[in-house]
Amino acid sequence: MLEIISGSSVKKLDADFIADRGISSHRLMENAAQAFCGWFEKKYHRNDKVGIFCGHGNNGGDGLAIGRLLWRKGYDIIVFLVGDFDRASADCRLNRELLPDKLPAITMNDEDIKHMEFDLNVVIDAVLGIGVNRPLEGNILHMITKLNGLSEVSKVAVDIPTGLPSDECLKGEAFRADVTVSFQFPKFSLMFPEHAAFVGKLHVVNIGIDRNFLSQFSENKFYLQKKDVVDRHISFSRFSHKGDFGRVLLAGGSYGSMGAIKMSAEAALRTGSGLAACLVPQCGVNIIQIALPEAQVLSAESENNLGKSYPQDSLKRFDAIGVGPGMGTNSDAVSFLKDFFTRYHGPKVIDADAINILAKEKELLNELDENCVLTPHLKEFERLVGACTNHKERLSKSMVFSKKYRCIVVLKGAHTCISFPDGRQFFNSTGNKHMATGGAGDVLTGMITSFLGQGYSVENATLCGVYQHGLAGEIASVYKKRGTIATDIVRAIPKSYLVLKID
Ligand SMILES: NC(=O)C1=CN([C@@H]2O[C@H](COP(=O)(O)OP(=O)(O)OC[C@H]3O[C@@H](n4cnc5c(N)ncnc54)[C@H](O)[C@@H]3O)[C@@H](O)[C@H]2O)[C@@H](O)CC1
Ligand SMILES: Nc1ncnc2c1ncn2[C@@H]1O[C@H](COP(=O)(O)OP(=O)(O)O)[C@@H](O)[C@H]1O
Ligand SMILES: [K+]
Repeated sequence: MLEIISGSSVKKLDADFIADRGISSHRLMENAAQAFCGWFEKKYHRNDKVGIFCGHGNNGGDGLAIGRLLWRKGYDIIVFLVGDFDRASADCRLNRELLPDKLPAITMNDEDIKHMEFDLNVVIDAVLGIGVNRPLEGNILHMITKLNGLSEVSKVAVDIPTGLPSDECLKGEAFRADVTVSFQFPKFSLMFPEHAAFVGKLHVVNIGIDRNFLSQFSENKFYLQKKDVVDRHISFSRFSHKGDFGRVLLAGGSYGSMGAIKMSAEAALRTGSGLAACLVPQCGVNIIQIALPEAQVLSAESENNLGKSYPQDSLKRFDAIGVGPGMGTNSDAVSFLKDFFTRYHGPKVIDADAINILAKEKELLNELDENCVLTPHLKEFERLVGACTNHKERLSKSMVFSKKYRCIVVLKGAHTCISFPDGRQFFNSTGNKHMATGGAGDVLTGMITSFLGQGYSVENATLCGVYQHGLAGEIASVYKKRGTIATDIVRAIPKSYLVLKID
């Protein structure tokens, strides 16, 4: 698993790695530059006019090395030096000396920054990296503001956009990248939604520091990638029958919100459940039977919301239950949830209105079973724990919540964060903005519930569910883009298995 390490530990990590491997720091910088160029060559054409803006630290050193390597490969490169090069780091200095004489390198003073017109197709930002220790000001601020104002230019940040602190929320301005190419692991602050406009798309390149080495610096934060989930899947045999694939129940729905539970159940079936049933109020029975003939339907006695009277004895038939989508929060729904918590202690996913009820009826939190999975989006989470001033605070509160109630918290959004009671946090790498559409969360509930029902451990069900849900969203939106809707994500689940090569 790929560790996410704080910026303050990176210096020590680099130093230890260099000592351990007997290589020079220059070699490591060269590896980083080569890894960047490997990515760059796949994206940009040699006709592009590329400006590389370099500072005087090691990020600038990376930029200078990138300039040299791309120039040698025939790219049209201009290097702009921004910063105090009398104080340049040793590797930055060395890479400046290594610049070929014919490669144009222009030192930028404040007047140049004000007046220079840039004729570029691509801007590479290597002014500051994780060494930033104060808000941008002066020369650098003017340069970054000017670069941010350039239109029709592709903007790429090296390691981290200039100005963005690696582990904190941004104060002031930063480079607004279209793509950030981060070295070895994504820096923590690249996971914060506040920084979306600065990070752009995120790409991580390997610079040769192996995972075992990184794990010595573990801070219990991980970036969840394909290789982390593939082996967590259960294989089924040729003789498997539908019982092996699990029976799951999705409980929720209310008058006007029946689609939510239908989508959860359909997602569970598409994820492979042997049997999916819906528990809905009376008004939902016909709807579900018509909309999803593959699902069984259990009905509560009440007309419009789930209530206290429902087929309670049936609960024990199910290997896992997802509760909450479309359920409503009125008194009937509250009494249903209270009763449900006392009766069902198997694997379960608690989502949407079930979370909203927990937020209103805090004493119910004490009824949460160990290892249940809660899947709040940011607003639902804040209803649960109170307002947060920024994402860093939210992440830390989700860890506290997970430890306190011994449950798994799936804090949804871009880079969904999964917190486990033992202190680990996983940040998802799949998904995109086209998943920000009504019902996408209901699909996730169905998927995690399905994996739980198939016999996955709660850890594996959650990690596989979150990763594959994002993957299905990516597949669904390839052509549909912002026209993607939640049922498209459901329909893309089978293809996500093909991508993962799991049958
Ligand atoms: N393992 C890794 O992750 C590697 C990291 N490398 C690169 O090294 C970078 C870190 O290098 P450094 O530690 O030299 O840090 P930077 O390159 O970010 O620059 C630090 C310098 O900028 C100054 N500075 C900080 N904030 C400033 C501000 N707001 N305005 C003006 N000056 C400011 C500091 O006083 C210091 O002199 C990484 O981001 C990455 O690009 C690579 O070279 C190799 C390996
Ligand atoms: N910008 C984004 N990038 C990646 N995933 C996203 C993004 N926006 C939303 N998602 C995912 O889509 C789902 C939305 O869930 P949620 O907000 O509960 O929707 P709903 O309540 O409508 O079902 C979550 O799993 C979330 O992680
Ligand atoms: K940078």
